[in-house]
Amino acid sequence: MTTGNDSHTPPTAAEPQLDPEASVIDVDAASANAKGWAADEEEYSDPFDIGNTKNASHESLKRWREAALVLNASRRFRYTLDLKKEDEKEQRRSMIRAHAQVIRAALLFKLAGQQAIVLGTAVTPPTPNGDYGIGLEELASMSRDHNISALQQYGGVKGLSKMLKTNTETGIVGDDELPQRRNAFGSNTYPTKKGRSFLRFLWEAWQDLTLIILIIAAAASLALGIKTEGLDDGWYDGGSITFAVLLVIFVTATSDYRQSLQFQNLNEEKRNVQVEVIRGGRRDKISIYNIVVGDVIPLKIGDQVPADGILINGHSLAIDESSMTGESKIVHKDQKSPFLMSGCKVADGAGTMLVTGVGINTEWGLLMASISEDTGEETPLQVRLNGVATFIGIVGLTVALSVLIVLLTRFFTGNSKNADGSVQFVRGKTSIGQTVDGAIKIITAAVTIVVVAVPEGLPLAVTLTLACSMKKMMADKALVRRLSACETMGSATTICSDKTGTLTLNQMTVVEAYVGRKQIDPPEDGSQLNTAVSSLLDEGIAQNTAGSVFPSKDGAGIDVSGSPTEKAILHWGVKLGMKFDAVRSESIILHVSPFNSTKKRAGVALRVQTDSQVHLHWKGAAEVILASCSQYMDANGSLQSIDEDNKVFFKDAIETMAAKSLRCVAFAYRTCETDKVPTGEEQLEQWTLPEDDLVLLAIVGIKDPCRPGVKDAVKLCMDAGVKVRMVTGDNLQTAKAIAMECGILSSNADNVEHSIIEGKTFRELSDKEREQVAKRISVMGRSSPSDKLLLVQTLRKLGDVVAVTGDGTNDAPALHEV
Ligand SMILES: Nc1ncnc2c1ncn2[C@@H]1O[C@H](COP(=O)(O)OP(=O)(O)OP(=O)(O)O)[C@@H](O)[C@H]1O
Ligand SMILES: [Ca+2]
Repeated sequence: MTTGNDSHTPPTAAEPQLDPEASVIDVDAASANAKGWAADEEEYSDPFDIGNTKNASHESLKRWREAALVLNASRRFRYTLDLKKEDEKEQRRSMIRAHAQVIRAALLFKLAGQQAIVLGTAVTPPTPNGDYGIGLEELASMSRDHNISALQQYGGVKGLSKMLKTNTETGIVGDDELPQRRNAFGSNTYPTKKGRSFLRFLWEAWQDLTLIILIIAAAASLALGIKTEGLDDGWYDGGSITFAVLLVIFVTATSDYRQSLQFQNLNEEKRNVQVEVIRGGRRDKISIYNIVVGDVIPLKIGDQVPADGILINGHSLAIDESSMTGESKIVHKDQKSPFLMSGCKVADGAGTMLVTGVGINTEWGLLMASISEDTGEETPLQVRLNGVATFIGIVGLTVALSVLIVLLTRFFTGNSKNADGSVQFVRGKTSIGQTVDGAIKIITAAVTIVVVAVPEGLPLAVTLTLACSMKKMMADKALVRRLSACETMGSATTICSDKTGTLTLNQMTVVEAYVGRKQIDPPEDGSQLNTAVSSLLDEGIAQNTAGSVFPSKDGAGIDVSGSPTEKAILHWGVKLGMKFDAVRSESIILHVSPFNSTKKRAGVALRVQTDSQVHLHWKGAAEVILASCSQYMDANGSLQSIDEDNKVFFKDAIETMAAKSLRCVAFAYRTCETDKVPTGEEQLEQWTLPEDDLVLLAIVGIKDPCRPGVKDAVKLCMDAGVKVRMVTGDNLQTAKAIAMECGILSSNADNVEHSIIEGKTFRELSDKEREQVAKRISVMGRSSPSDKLLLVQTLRKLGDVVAVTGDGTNDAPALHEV
């Protein structure tokens, strides 16, 4: 047996990056929420302290590690090896990056050479590729090099879309063309590395110190048994040990193998995300694998860029390219830097892109194809138990050896006697046969000690138990990407849950509406509105949205896309009588300020055909919008100022709706003199839309029912001593009402001070106060993503093991922290 030096990095290489005590946790909450791409490999696989017993466990782990390092590094410490694998991944990534740079340099070199030869003919017309005006290699090299001048040569996005026979507005028309595109430019898949075979697992399973000891013991036992008792009876002992060893090897290998298969499936599922695509003017959800070159894809905050592409248009679009470039830098994308790389994440804003590269032709595809996702890491518990097993094995071996030496010495020095008192061994007198028999008896005793002492079943039992619990959790629709998560989750003392989509169904409908001071009942009754109001409202709903309304596939009804909140609002608009396409064609969008969780509002500036002035529409969290309003438009279409009295009225209206657990969204608008609007495209892009002096149009209350069973789940957690806290972006009153509904707050009585807090209040506390308050918080409302993070950090500082659930966009920072 080797000491495994070759298979273990010297600690110095792996340690500075990750705390050796850190376990790697990664739970994608309920799989319903698990947006595969959002929960991507790099995102959440962060170190996680188990409790705060830093030094003690650090020391003990170190000891085990040292012991195991000498004994059997390859199997015992696959866990530590995993750190090395992270390293390898990073190395491979930088290798690919370097590769791309080299190719790029070579290409530039070549191009320079060509240009030197044919001076003046810099424009190399693209070579047609089948039906398309441009070839795969040209597209790929343009994306790879972010070659903006090439893009200009091809006529920008518009020219490129013509070459690719697509439309930047409506996308590809007709499905019959898709195979042809796949032929010409490839499909958005990449070959994944094959998992290890069963034989490989078998081979690994026997390379275990305890098992090796047992195998030797079995051989010795067999030999001794046959020697003393003959072939017929002598094999029993050795045979049964062999059987046990084979059984352990087989069961370990099978369990590991099945786990790896399961993980492969899960990974497959995780990668197969549904993305929105615009085809034939409709927005469809398709599998990421079905994206082809020429597709037009809408992007919004939180999405992962599904393929390489070029920006068609975007508003404050910012991309986090850290997964590709390694630097954590948010890059703004506009017409000057329009190249989007597959695998990066949209950090802010919204936009649409034209796909120019898919699958293996993208850097991401190369990367994914070169990394095999190996999941054979061991959990901290396994590592420790394996350590214990090895340790006990060593002790057993030592004891057996000492016994052997002592007994043999006694035997040969004539100190051991038979039952009748006669000395067993007398030099010169005892025959050779008797001597051998005597020695064999002693050796057999030693072997027995070894067999009894080696706890070969211990690590196996742990593996099986964990595999079992994982299976159970899968049945409960919880996707556990790392086995160690089961364990760490077990020690969680508090859960910070978001509201929307986790505690509630995320199926929203507008159930109450105020236009001016008038409550519209039922909320979809448009006849109660004056045309002036309703046309402004329609304009606001149709243009100030990240969603879209389009005819459904069968042509009979309509389909609505967008976030659940957007969908609810658009549905409401349609029921009020809004004609989406007609309204949208009446005005031109000058600038958009997309919704995000920090601002909690979205705005748009419109040039309207029928008005010389520019219209600005805002919609967002009701009290935020209300605070910037100075007037309101009543249901008859006349403007009224918002005095104290009116302010109280609107605040009351919001509070009443919120108390009924409704999410409140307000709509407001104002006009803006044309000369105040920036002219140049660039200046427009930089424009901060004015948001004072608004005219309130409407306030709606959106219902999002609690998930059935949430109350029981919360109770279960509470009974198990796990504190559940709700951290939401929604209004405090709404949050409180939902918290009551699902049992996080039991009654008004137990609302101790600070158990309900607003994100802003929490943010503004001093560190010390925050620590005092944090433990008491049950509901945090109107929180920004950074508030969620702050709470998690504070709780962890106080020694809690925190689990965070969320749907990924505004919860990402907090999730990341865990
Ligand atoms: N598309 C939208 N346009 C305008 N306002 C919105 C939009 N979506 C949500 N809002 C407003 O922003 C508020 C909070 O949104 P935020 O994204 O921070 O929370 P969430 O993720 O929906 O909730 P949770 O944090 O519980 O998951 C909502 O209460 C609503 O008033
Ligand atoms: Ca959320």
